Amino acid sequence: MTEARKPIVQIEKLWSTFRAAGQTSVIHQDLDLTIARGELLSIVGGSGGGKTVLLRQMLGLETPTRGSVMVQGRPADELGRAGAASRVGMLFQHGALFSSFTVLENIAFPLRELGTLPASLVRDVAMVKLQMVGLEARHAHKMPADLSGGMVKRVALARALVMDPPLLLLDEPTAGLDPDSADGFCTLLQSLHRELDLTVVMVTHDLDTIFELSTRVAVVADKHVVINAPPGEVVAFDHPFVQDFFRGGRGHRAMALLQPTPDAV
Ligand SMILES: Nc1ncnc2c1ncn2[C@@H]1O[C@H](COP(=O)(O)OP(=O)(O)OP(=O)(O)O)[C@@H](O)[C@H]1O
Repeated sequence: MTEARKPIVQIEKLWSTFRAAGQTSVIHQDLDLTIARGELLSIVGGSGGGKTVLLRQMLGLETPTRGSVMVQGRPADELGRAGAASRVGMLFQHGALFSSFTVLENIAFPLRELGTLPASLVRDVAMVKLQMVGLEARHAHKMPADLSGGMVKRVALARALVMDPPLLLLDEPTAGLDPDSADGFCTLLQSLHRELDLTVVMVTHDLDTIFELSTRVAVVADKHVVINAPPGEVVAFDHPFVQDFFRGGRGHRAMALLQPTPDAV
């Protein structure tokens, strides 16, 4: 298999268990998930179903109880935090910026930590990333407290991409944004996915985001991935969670995005 066709993420027979208050809870049981390069995959599932844990395992922050989580052909937890930013960029749901750093210092942080590049180059790279996420240079020296919610997300995205990772993980990227900011953020993600040849894996409950962006959708239910397929196939899948999630009132509105418009026919 050529490098380009190898999956970027391969999760096999994954078990995740946690022990709390004398009880063991099984979150994932024999979960398999393969993600090909270039996909924009949305992961959906019920609350507490282990979607964030899955992202943390891909990032190498958590080690599976059993089974394997491979990213670019290597165990995800092999590098842990150190060096992970060049392989995987992560936008955490509550990924606050460092409040005492400027926008530019926040974006530059992973590169500065690496300590291999001169300060002037680090600044230049951070400035390029700032513009890449649609923010003007005049915002570079602002403090996070002076930014809107949408701008904070964009700065966090620039920081996640500062080392040009081939894989970007996003946990609820549009949560807490007003509809216009959420739309703008989706458009940005779509163009970065295309232009940077990124593989994007996103956990979201937002049906508009799912249908606008996803090339595939993976549904986590019953402790494993019950389907991983293009959105049109997923909505037709006969599973109680899937039917409930996609076929409710909100689902019908969002599914209209899958239908061709009269002009397009
Ligand atoms: N380090 C941990 N120790 C103990 N329990 C944990 C730990 N991390 C996660 N859990 C538990 O694992 C379960 C899955 O959590 P996770 O945050 O991945 O769910 P989720 O699918 O992302 O949910 P939501 O959609 O509500 O954000 C939860 O019950 C959570 O409390």
